[in-house]
Amino acid sequence: MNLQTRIQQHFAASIATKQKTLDLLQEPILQAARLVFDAIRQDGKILSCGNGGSAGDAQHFSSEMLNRFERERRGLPAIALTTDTSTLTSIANDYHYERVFARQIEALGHPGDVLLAISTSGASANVNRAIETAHAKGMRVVALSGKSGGAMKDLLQAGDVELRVPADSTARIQETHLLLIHCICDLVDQLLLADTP
Ligand SMILES: O=C(CO)[C@@H](O)[C@H](O)[C@H](O)[C@H](O)COP(=O)(O)O
Ligand SMILES: [Zn+2]
Repeated sequence: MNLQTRIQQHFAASIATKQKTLDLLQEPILQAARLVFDAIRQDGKILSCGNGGSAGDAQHFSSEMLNRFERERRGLPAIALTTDTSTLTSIANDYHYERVFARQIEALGHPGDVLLAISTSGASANVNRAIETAHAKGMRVVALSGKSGGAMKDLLQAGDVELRVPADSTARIQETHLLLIHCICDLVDQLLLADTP
């Protein structure tokens, strides 16, 4: 096995996935950023969730909102629902793992807030329950997914934005999700700058 060839294949596949995603999703990426920006401008907040690598992405996003992305600005309201192990373990223990995000949204979500729901397969039940609960709370959803879109794609409603990466490899989808998140952060900063008197 030539390990150097494998490295080259990983890079080539990642670059190709990102190019395909750009070709397919430029307009929905802009819509997602506008949804996030509009929520913030109207004093809403962004809740984010996902499992495994996508939990890391949910936290990556919220930290860039709460602290900052690339330019100096005020901190923006965002909460990753993946970080409080006391809350996560008690909900999973007392109810079901499916409810770990949904129950937090029941408590924290308000109309006008946005849920950033991240799943490479669109099949994670706890993320999909979170989407249903967000809708019940009057929130809109930005869904980062991949593969076939899974059950997640059928839960989305008018006013939500689906960013489905056209790939089947979990790793390639995750790499592209991070790029999408950075695009959204940058566009939100640009929109905020343009909105500042
Ligand atoms: O990071 C990886 C694989 O690259 C894993 O931790 C992965 O995120 C986990 O298997 C997740 O449970 C997958 O969930 P999902 O993306 O299908 O919703
Ligand atoms: Zn991973």
